[in-house]
Amino acid sequence: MKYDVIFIGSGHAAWHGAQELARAGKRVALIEQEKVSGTCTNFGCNAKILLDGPAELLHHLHNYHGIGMNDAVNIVWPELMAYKHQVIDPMDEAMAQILAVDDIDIIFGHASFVDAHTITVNDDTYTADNFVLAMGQRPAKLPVTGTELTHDSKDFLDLPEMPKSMIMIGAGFIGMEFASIAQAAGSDVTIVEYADRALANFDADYTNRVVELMTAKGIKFAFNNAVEQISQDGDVFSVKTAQGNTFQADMVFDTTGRVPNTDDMNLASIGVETNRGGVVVNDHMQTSVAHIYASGDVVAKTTPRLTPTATFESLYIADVLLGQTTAAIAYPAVPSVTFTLPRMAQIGVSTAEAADSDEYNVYDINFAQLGMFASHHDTEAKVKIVLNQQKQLVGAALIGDAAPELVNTLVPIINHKYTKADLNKTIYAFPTPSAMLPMLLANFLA
Ligand SMILES: Cc1cc2nc3c(=O)[nH]c(=O)nc-3n(C[C@H](O)[C@H](O)[C@H](O)COP(=O)(O)OP(=O)(O)OC[C@H]3O[C@@H](n4cnc5c(N)ncnc54)[C@H](O)[C@@H]3O)c2cc1C
Ligand SMILES: NC(=O)c1ccc[n+]([C@@H]2O[C@H](COP(=O)([O-])OP(=O)(O)OC[C@H]3O[C@@H](n4cnc5c(N)ncnc54)[C@H](O)[C@@H]3O)[C@@H](O)[C@H]2O)c1
Repeated sequence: MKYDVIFIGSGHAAWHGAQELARAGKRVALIEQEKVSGTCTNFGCNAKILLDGPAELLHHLHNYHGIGMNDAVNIVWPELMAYKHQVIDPMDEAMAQILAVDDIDIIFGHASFVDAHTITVNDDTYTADNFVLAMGQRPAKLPVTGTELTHDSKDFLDLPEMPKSMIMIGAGFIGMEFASIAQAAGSDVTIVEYADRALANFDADYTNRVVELMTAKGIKFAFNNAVEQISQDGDVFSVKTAQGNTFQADMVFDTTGRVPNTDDMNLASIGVETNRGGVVVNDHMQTSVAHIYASGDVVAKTTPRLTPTATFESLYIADVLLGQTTAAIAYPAVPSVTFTLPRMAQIGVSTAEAADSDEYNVYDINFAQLGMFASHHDTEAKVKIVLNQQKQLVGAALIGDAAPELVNTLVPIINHKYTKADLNKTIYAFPTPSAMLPMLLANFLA
């Protein structure tokens, strides 16, 4: 079978671009070895945020503890898991139906290259003028004794019962977010991390505050501990670290990162360059073989590996293949959120980058103090803004329950270089956190 474009993978790095190409008349196929629409839909963002819902509600109730409410409800995990299956399990088929509307073929199986224009899937051969490598990543497995005893993020998002205790190895996105959910659902959680802090890419003050608040809820942190062995004795699992510490729990999760899916595809033999970070691309998302592009998490890149960046790259590649652009890919400011309780968000130039440069100034906005009435007594809400010498907003770090929505309100302000006059001409619904932030921000802009 011959196609104009074949995407390997069917996640966000693939299907958005596939739709654009198919709607422009191209013959398009997606190859998928697991579930249609990939990690975010089936084993990542969507399932995670659904399971986080009741934990977030409990957290909001806690904001009113002692000033009008008590925490009187509990999470019933098996019911919540049944609800997750009800909502998430049909999503891959629903996505397949949406893709069928544009006559996009979905071929199930593992794709591997025969030559630079041909792949095999289940012994069938397919050719295309262009390919897009969109294979994503899979959970990392620590190279230590007993690694087979650990579970991964997929297992967590499918837990039929919440274990009484668990260990997260790694205080990154997944370890921190899942710890927040598990603690709210009644599990005794320990996080073992080899660095001296959590979430290295987020503002250090805000991350430390999140760690303090998680600790106050009962989550235990062991920083500066590199895991070197996992063992089992009956129902008890032990995690030993190079520093001589041992931690015990009913279940251990390896949340030490993700690795690109570039194996068993003959990429090297057709000349596609890869490294530990994934598939190497130029500034047009082209691999070392000009007609083969790469998109999303599988790309070796410094841009955050997130659903919206995968979507952006997929749409950009479609534009290139349709001849609608010859320009290099240019990312707008990328917002990123960690769904801990409380939340944190980050966009554009970070506070750490700003501290190292004369080009930027950082200002604190004590959002809680001024916006408490609008933000459900969120005493933790704070924002640090990064301005350039022209007093334009170029970045921000946020902490607080409204951080995920608030960071989105900053997207147009950064991308379109809004001035104070632009904000003054804008009307927002009030009283809301998203009206308070631009109102406070206007004081700092040119
Ligand atoms: C637990 C978790 C929570 C997350 N939460 C968030 C969040 O809140 N916000 C956010 O923005 N991002 C989040 N992410 C990250 C987000 O899921 C990814 O950035 C996004 O899914 C990347 O999309 P992709 O299309 O590049 O890869 P994927 O969605 O991983 O899709 C790749 C697909 O390719 C298939 N594949 C691989 N190799 C082959 C092959 N040889 N042949 C055929 N098929 C193949 C795989 O089966 C997979 O379905 C989360 C990730 C995880 C794991
Ligand atoms: N909210 C979101 O946007 C979101 C949520 C979940 C996942 N994701 C995506 O998934 C990716 C993977 O997330 P992740 O949390 O698995 O990885 P991560 O890279 O964010 O964090 C891994 C952590 O494990 C630690 N670690 C590594 N080896 C260790 C060892 N031997 N002992 C102890 N600690 C060790 C690292 O220092 C790091 O802090 C993210 O980078 C992101 O792209 C995004």
